[in-house]
Amino acid sequence: MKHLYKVKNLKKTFGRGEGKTDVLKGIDFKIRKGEIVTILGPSGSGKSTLLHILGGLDTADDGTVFYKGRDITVMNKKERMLYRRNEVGFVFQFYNLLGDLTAKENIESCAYLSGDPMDLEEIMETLELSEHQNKFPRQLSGGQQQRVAFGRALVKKSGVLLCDEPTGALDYKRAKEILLLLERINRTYGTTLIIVTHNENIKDMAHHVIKLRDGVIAEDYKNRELKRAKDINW
Ligand SMILES: Nc1ncnc2c1ncn2[C@@H]1O[C@H](COP(=O)(O)OP(=O)(O)OP(=O)(O)O)[C@@H](O)[C@H]1O
Repeated sequence: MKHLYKVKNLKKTFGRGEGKTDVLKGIDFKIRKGEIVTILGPSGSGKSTLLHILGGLDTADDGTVFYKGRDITVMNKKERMLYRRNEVGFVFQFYNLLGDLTAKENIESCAYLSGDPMDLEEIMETLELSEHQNKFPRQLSGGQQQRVAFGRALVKKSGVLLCDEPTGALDYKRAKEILLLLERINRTYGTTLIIVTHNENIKDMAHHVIKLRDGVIAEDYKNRELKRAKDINW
């Protein structure tokens, strides 16, 4: 399977009449398995809308989105729910951790979603959470909380991680830690990463860069040489 996603003529409009906004106006692209992809573009250009459709959180008005050869735009609610549950890991800005569960239990509670989850010890180690595993979210730093959120997304062996502004609310040091973590996840597990961001610098560590402008693709290219996450500065 060369391409994980094949998107064709994707369209999405919000509202009607005078309040109508054509957010995606016919978008085409392909994403290969194992790629780090950044989706860039000005505020309001449709980045999050696109990410939500790729993740089965929202539906398209027109066009097709093939994931591993299956068109997710024709799935019914139940099929979409299974697609989200079995295939996609979400890392959005609000970490959605369960306050009454420890770091480890937060991750464990997502493991049951998969018949073949990742080894919990391994994931705690990869995310450098081993020594914090018995702490509750309120006892963790922002960066540690976000690593738990990554753990929740990863433990079910998602084929793809969708990240909406993963460094958005973080200071430089923490944002850098997240970039290192994203790189490690991609290299260790071969996970495809689709990252919506305002941080243009992240594009240098991505295999594939997609830029949206006014609901169409303004640029779509592959980087010949990748920067390592440690060398991304801003
Ligand atoms: N549920 C909704 N109902 C109506 N309009 C919406 C809805 N979701 C998004 N929009 C509109 O669609 C447009 C694109 O929004 P989207 O969040 O996809 O942009 P974005 O590129 O991610 O922006 P930002 O960088 O500011 O997060 C915006 O004009 C937004 O107001």
